[in-house]
Amino acid sequence: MPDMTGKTDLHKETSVTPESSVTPRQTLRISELTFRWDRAQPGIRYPDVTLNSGEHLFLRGPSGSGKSTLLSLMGGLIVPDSGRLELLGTDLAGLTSGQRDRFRADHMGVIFQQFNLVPYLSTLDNVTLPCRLSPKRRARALSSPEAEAKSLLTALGIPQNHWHRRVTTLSVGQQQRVAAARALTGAPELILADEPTSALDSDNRDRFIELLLGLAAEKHSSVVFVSHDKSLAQRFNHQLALEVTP
Ligand SMILES: Nc1ncnc2c1ncn2[C@@H]1O[C@H](COP(=O)(O)OP(=O)(O)OP(=O)(O)O)[C@@H](O)[C@H]1O
Repeated sequence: MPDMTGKTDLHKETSVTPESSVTPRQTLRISELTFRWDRAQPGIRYPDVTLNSGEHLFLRGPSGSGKSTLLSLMGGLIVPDSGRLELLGTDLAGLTSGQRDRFRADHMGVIFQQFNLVPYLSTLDNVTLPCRLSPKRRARALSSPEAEAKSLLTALGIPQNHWHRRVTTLSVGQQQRVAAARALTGAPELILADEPTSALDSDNRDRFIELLLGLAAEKHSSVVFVSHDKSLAQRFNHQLALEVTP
């Protein structure tokens, strides 16, 4: 069982046994990270976190505690005021904004509340998009981006007669699974999921998380999953509980 207080549990993976000469590959490492949106507000100070390849992290905390801000920092959309955030050993703050865009396309899949699917594209074209934007993702896809997209859509239960339809004709729950397929395609090292289950009932939510974590494990992708719902925490290797800065 994970430690329900979160913070101590996050450090357990750093305790590699002395005999071990192999350090697991680190997907994410955060140390002494702070960020402030504007000078009138107190800064947000984040606990240190290390996430190894294939591990998943549940990120929770009350509204305004900085969960979405942390995902934006991980996604390289904003850069920290101080401290370090390394992804796959790269300090994102040391990259130009164009390099961060490329890094995101090559190494990250994102599932947001609004799914951010391209409304005028078909279901299949939405899922193959990351491989069209990133040669690295394309190289990691199964035999072809289309074959991988079909395999993921099948695993996620999207009927074949929906694959060539405009994605906006699918139900909300189906669009959410298409967003998950798109995030997983080309086996990115990190998947960022921001409240992706907020619109689902508890059965569909549980099934979605099971599928997401199962498919991520197959692809050795790490997952950072944000939710208000504490009851989901036990499914994840690690959890981080944020608090609102006074
Ligand atoms: N674009 C922005 N400009 C200015 N301040 C912002 C911006 N986004 C977030 N903030 C502020 O940063 C703090 C953390 O917000 P954030 O959205 O990261 O919290 P959250 O934990 O994701 O909240 P919620 O659960 O409500 O989505 C809040 O005080 C918020 O007002």
